[in-house]
Amino acid sequence: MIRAHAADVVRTAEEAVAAGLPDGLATLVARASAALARVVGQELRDVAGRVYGGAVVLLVGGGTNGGDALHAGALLAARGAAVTALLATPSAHAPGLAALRRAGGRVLAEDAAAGAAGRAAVGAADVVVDGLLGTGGRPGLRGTAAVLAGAVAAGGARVVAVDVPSGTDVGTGAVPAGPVDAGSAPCVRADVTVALGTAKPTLLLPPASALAGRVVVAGIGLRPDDLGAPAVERLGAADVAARWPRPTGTSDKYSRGVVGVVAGGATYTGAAVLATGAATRAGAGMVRYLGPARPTDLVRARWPEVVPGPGRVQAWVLGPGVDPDDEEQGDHVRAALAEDVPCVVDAGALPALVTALADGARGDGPTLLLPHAGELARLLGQLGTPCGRDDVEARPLEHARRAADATGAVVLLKGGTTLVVPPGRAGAGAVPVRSQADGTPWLATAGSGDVLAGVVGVLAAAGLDLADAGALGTAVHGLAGSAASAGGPLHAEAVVAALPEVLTALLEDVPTG
Ligand SMILES: NC(=O)C1=CN([C@@H]2O[C@H](COP(=O)(O)OP(=O)(O)OC[C@H]3O[C@@H](n4cnc5c(N)ncnc54)[C@H](O)[C@@H]3O)[C@@H](O)[C@H]2O)[C@@H](O)CC1
Ligand SMILES: Nc1ncnc2c1ncn2[C@@H]1O[C@H](COP(=O)(O)OP(=O)(O)O)[C@@H](O)[C@H]1O
Ligand SMILES: [K+]
Repeated sequence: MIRAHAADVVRTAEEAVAAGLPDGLATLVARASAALARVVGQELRDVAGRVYGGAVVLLVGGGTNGGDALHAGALLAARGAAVTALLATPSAHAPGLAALRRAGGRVLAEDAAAGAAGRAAVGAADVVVDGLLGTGGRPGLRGTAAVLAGAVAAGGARVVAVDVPSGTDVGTGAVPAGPVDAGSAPCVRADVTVALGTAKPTLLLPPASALAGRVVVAGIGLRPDDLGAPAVERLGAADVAARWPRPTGTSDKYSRGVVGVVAGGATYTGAAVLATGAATRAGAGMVRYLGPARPTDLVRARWPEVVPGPGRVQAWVLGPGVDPDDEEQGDHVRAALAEDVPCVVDAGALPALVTALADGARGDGPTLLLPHAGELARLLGQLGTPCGRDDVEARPLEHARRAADATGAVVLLKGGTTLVVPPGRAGAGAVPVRSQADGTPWLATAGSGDVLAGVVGVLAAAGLDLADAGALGTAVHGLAGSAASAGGPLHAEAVVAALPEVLTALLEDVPTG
């Protein structure tokens, strides 16, 4: 599990710990820079074969983030690395500068750093340490910082970011607009980010999360009680396994959960086969399918265990491959939405959900929406706050939250990184935003979302909170996609086929709760 806390929460937690330390914040900076130096040392060994003689360039802003970089540079210089600090501001963290100079490191003041000497140093670096901005940074690099980030983007060095990739919006994960070239860049792209104390939201939230690289969380002694609930979290395999529902000796198919699926139609028959197949392969107690004769016949031929026709269910999956103009399927969707059971609403059923909410025709159960960026933009338009797909992709959390707040539903926004956003603000007792990135870009293929809907439906029918159902389903869908791909193309049916083995491997060796 990676947990991310907002900058102000982290600052308060740092101050609380520092108040009990003789050297206060300086001790936390020392812990942070020691952890940073360890990671940079590993990267140096990887790139240059050893630390001694390796070329390290520090990009240093005016705050404590730059101080962390300078102190880490001092530790590496003491181990024989050739360390050069490039200052992006007229002044930098004084104790850090003194430590680096004492250890034999070189310091280039802002003018030299921004010119040929700085470019040459970046060009010769094995590893660049980004200490331009941390949690005190405003998004968007300017001036010398932007020039240095541009030189790094044009070069070939391994980049280790201190705490966050500088220039990204720490709280929202937004990435400032601007050209990235040798002359300038609005933010840094890192290969590794060393998060100090806890991760920050920008490391888990798209689009900035793509600039963080591998995230290493380094403990600096912050207390969990001071940090409280995270703003964003990412479940790991063990977290998914621990929460995945398992049958017991007294389970039967009904107690495990019956999933009802309204998917496909006379034209789009594949979605019906994929969604019901995913639900059976992900371990539903039973799957019911509602639809016209043709997809019903195809589903029965492919999955004999699926039960056609109406009946009681513990959760509905509505909308994969459903044409919003299909009257027969529209009737099934509306009737299902009116029931007091959890509904997982995808694709063609999203407009019907908005209508049902406006008409007071949604039953009492909780609702989970599964839009991709284009569908979320259309949904927000229907809810009276129109926007484009580009707006959703630039600020996905903001838009998913807007839809969650307007509908009262949990919103699962699909993409390379999928966000699961519950309605209401984060706070005591609130479920954090979840961010999962377990899949492969090969999952961007037709029918892949139909498989996700089936998997999530199983968890909803088993009685999981829908925010958990969304995150767990996304994680397993991603893992099954990776297994089906093995680095090459996949088709949606192969993701269905991979589900049982992926789940078996995941659930192995994890004690039942
Ligand atoms: N406070 C603590 O106890 C600890 C802090 N740590 C480090 O300290 C960082 C936070 O340090 P600071 O609060 O000094 O913040 P930063 O290091 O992010 O720097 C903020 C400074 O940069 C300026 N600035 C902000 N946005 C800018 C922009 N877009 N362009 C140019 N200048 C800009 C601000 O005016 C301010 O002077 C953390 O990210 C972490 O790296 C760690 O050492 C752990 C302990
Ligand atoms: N670049 C990507 N990397 C990883 N997963 C992706 C990527 N793009 C899309 N996906 C995943 O693939 C699925 C696509 O779903 P969707 O867009 O609904 O497709 P369809 O409607 O064709 O089934 C989602 O689960 C999404 O998260
Ligand atoms: K940084």
